[in-house]
Amino acid sequence: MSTDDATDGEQHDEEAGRADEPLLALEDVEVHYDTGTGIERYLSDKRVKAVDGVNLELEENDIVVLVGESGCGKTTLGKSAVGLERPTGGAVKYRGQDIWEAKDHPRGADIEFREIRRAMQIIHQDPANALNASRRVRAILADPLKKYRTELGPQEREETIYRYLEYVDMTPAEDYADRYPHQLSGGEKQRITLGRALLMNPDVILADEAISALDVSLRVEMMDLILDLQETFDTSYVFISHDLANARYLAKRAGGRIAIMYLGNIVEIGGPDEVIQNPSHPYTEVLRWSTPSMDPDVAMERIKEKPPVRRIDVPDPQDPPSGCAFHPRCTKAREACAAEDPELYDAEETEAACFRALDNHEYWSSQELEDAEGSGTAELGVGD
Ligand SMILES: Nc1ncnc2c1ncn2[C@@H]1O[C@H](COP(=O)(O)OP(=O)(O)OP(=O)(O)O)[C@@H](O)[C@H]1O
Repeated sequence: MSTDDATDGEQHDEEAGRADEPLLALEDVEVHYDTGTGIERYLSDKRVKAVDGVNLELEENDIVVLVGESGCGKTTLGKSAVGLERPTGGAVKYRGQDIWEAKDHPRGADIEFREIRRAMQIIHQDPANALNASRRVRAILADPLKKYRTELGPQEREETIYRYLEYVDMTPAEDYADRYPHQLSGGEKQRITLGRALLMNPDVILADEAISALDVSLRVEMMDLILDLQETFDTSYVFISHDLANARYLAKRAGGRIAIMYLGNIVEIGGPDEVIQNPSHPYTEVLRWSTPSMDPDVAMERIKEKPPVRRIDVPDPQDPPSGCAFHPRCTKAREACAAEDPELYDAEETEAACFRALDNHEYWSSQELEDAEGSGTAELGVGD
């Protein structure tokens, strides 16, 4: 990081104050969507519980990778975490400041909403949609500087743009600055969106499937670039990935955590080796089982095996099961699982929302659930 860029970071941290508070805290966050239209909304209490009571903290220079099947609420949770989606319940706090309180009651806020917006950025899956096709890279990158770095004159702005293009390995920077998005490859476009996010000197970046659209051969390169720059800029990341192998790579290199989501909740969280090698939640085992193996012998064995689920189908998010939402699919479910919703408990090496993590729980004395029909080869929607 250049001295200028480093100084900016320090200034923002000082402005934000509150050293004793976590950088980001999600407290019992819920995002429930009303479904139906018109009068139906009032007559029906059906709602999609996209996120349903999530607690999560993010420290400075931290990484959490959210993993789970399609529709489990990863994007909704990620957007809530960076202030792009207003929760219908609970709170999201940036350095102790409730984000939505700062928006609704600016006078009482310790940190302005505008400052919070700057501090939280997003990189989308599809960089082509995120970049204005009719503007050159130079103009695209000048926008955030004009908005948030008003002290910079045209010359300094140009130098800053070149410097950030170099950070994201786009050299010669002058050449790339003159291009339009259609003159860039997919990987180059994603580098521009990363550079643009970093220009805001953010504390947190939400990277929503930011590498999924890239060629497999470019994914590791992009992950490495993001992780190198994470060290340079001390940025925290919430990554969203449907791919457990990528999640492991990201979390392991950065010393971060993997959070496994299922139907609106985090069901297991911990270090990458712990979550993947010694999971305590039966759903994490399912994800691990469904991740394709590079080892042909393991792959052949998997084909012969039955998936470790009792049912293949994911329940309707408008009508989630009682108790533990995973219990109808869980091979270890007992009656206690249908009656009560587990919290995250300290498990062997992770935190897991499963009664089996507790030595003294009525789970152990309750009846096993009868086997459900429908076991077979599951299409679980994770992995490539
Ligand atoms: N604006 C909305 N209105 C109603 N339902 C929504 C809305 N946005 C998301 N949902 C629903 O909320 C649930 C969670 O969606 P979300 O996009 O967060 O999941 P996801 O895990 O990111 O999925 P994917 O991996 O497919 O992107 C899904 O059932 C989805 O259909």
